[in-house]
Amino acid sequence: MLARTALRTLPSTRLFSSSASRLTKVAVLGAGGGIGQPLSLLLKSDPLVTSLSLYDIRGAPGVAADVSHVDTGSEVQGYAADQLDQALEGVKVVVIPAGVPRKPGMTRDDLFNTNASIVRDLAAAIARVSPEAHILVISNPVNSTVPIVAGTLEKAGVFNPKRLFGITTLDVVRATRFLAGEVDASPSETPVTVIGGHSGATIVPLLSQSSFGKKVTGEKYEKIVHRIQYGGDEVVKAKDGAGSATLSMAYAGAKFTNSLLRGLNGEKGVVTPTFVRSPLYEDQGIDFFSSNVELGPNGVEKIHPVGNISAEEEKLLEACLPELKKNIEKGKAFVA
Ligand SMILES: NC(=O)C1=CN([C@@H]2O[C@H](COP(=O)(O)OP(=O)(O)OC[C@H]3O[C@@H](n4cnc5c(N)ncnc54)[C@H](O)[C@@H]3O)[C@@H](O)[C@H]2O)C=CC1
Ligand SMILES: O=C([O-])CC(=O)C(=O)O
Repeated sequence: MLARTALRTLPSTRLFSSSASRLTKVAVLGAGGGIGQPLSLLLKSDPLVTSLSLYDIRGAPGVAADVSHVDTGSEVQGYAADQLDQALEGVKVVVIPAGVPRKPGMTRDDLFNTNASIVRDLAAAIARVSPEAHILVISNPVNSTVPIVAGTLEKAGVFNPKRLFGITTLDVVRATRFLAGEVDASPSETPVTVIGGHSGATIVPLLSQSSFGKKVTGEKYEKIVHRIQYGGDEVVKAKDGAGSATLSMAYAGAKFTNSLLRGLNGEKGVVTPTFVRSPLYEDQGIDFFSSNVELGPNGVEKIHPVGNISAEEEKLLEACLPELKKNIEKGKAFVA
């Protein structure tokens, strides 16, 4: 009881919050990978996850055996390459970090040729076995893989835009952390809304909407925006050929999953940016966009407008939209 009360009163940058409980089975597809392993561990620690289903084309049973010894309430089952359908049975939420990561010198779009078909095939299996599941896409390029999942579900006649999410939480986590460092405050005081998509110029941080962020101007502003947009490159470079962000991504993925589960459980006011089917720029032919989204019992409850933004942010958005449109169209063309 004490632990529960304590959990509720932690500041908003904490990883987990638990306000209600319901039976929730979560699957991780790509659970043997750099993101999949720590993500599985973090989900095992989330009190809102009651059952974990771990799938990969290699290594998931081993990860499951390991993680299953952690002394939290959830059950864990691992599935081998030929057991995808079993892994998806009865799942409420599917998180997808399957696919190849970048090496130095590559863009996220360079991953398209490999990851597009991986994501399409996993989406086809979800459509067949667990069509009601909420799908959280981590695999890059997110700006294209989310439309691929949507198109695949649409073809199968089971697409529900309220249940498909591109995970842009790492951009929010980075923006929040970098701003806290810049203004010497606690990250709990410096949450930043990040809109657009998830790659370079399509990542648009709205620092003007933060009381701390709007004080950052001039060269410092240019630098922090660049660091938020290209934070992924910083990690790719430092890992020097060994991949891209895995630990911070696992944290971000677990954080978003917990937000979704809280919304599904009926908690009110759970709002976070995520890349969803969105009406905000539909008139410009851009039908997927990340902005603040309220999560609720059906998944997407309400898509918030972008709100007031500065002249600099208007410019960032102008640079974002055409590139985002191209990325979305590339994903759609792949499944057409
Ligand atoms: N959305 C975001 O903010 C971020 C996305 N990413 C992306 O996440 C993806 C995974 O990254 P890492 O975990 O570092 O890569 P990794 O190579 O360490 O792991 C990927 C895993 O996917 C598995 N896999 C491949 N094909 C599969 C299939 N058909 N079904 C199930 N599993 C399959 C592999 O066996 C491997 O275990 C990459 O595309 C990366 O770019 C990475 C960081 C942040
Ligand atoms: O940079 C990458 O390729 C991985 C990623 O999406 C990120 O770290 O934001």
